[in-house]
Amino acid sequence: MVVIKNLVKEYNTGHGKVTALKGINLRVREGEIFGIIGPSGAGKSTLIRTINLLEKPTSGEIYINGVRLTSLKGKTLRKKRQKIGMIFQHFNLLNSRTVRGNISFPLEIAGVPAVEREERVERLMELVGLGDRADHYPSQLSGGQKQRVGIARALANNPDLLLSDEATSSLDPESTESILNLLSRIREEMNLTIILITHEMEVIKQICDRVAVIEGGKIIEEGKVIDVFASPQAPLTRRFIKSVINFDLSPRVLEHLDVIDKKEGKIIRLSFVGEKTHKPLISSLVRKYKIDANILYGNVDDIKGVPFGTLVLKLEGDITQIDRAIKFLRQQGLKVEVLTDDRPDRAVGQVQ
Ligand SMILES: Nc1ncnc2c1ncn2[C@@H]1O[C@H](COP(=O)(O)OP(=O)(O)OP(=O)(O)O)[C@@H](O)[C@H]1O
Repeated sequence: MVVIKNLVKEYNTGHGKVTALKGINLRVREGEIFGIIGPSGAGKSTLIRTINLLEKPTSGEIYINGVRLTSLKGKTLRKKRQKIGMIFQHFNLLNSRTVRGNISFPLEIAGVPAVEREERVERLMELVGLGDRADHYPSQLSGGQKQRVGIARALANNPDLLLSDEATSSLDPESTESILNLLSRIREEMNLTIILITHEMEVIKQICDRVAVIEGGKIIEEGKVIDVFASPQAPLTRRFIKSVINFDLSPRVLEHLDVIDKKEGKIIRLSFVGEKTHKPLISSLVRKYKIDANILYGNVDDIKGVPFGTLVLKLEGDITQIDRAIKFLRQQGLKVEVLTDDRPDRAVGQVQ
């Protein structure tokens, strides 16, 4: 649906040139919610603003439904851009207009006749749950309600694509949750494609299908959200995931690590995704290899309905049997990290 090829964006500042995007390549599929996460200054805003050409790329191409946006000009470009909605962190509402007036605004610009306009505005207010706030001004609304107006306004011209620029960053956790639920619902109901940027992994975890991690103007990691959570590759990705899933070893586990005799046992961390969480793997491990397995830590999380778990086990017995047991677990598709092997960073070590 959206294809970004070798996108480069340079800004000329008083202090020289800043390259905000250094050759971005991305493909976003129709109907998916695609998240782009990165730290401050990584290039997220620049990237999302170049997708609808609010920011002109220095080089590279952007295709939307096969149309090369970067080669369009004037009226054709304006028409195409009407099919791309955008929502913002600070809502960008017109304070002198009511809820109804704000939502109506893009329809007025597009030249939609008054009767059709009014009908569409009513429908949009219902869709975002603001039917009873039609005549309120932005100053009379909460942050979450303001963002609902922003969403309704962005949907006014029936876009195929919705761009979200940190849309929940100024909201409290409760409003964030309700806005994310609303975005999920309108994606289903309107078959929208959504690209969102955020610096919060929780947002990615809650609603995105796929995620790209951006750092220093480059995409450093990309994949299905569940895969990236289960097996993050880049240190930055692991740091982001740590903010929602605790990878640190508890003091109890660290104590065991300090005292275990490596000739008689190993401590391992298992990560498992999906239906593997239901299999009685540990008991079959104990029976099959005649070793002891002591659970030191366990946690099961949920990523968009898919269970995702971590288990720290102390395996004791014949060391050859323990190695065979670890091989068996890996053959079952589990990610196994041997914590008793000498590693520079055990706390956030990469899962093998
Ligand atoms: N209009 C501009 N003029 C000059 N430099 C800019 C401009 N906009 C962004 N930059 C620079 O480009 C780089 C990327 O900025 P951008 O705002 O895209 O990052 P970001 O990931 O969205 O950060 P944040 O989360 O803090 O908003 C930064 O070094 C920034 O200083």
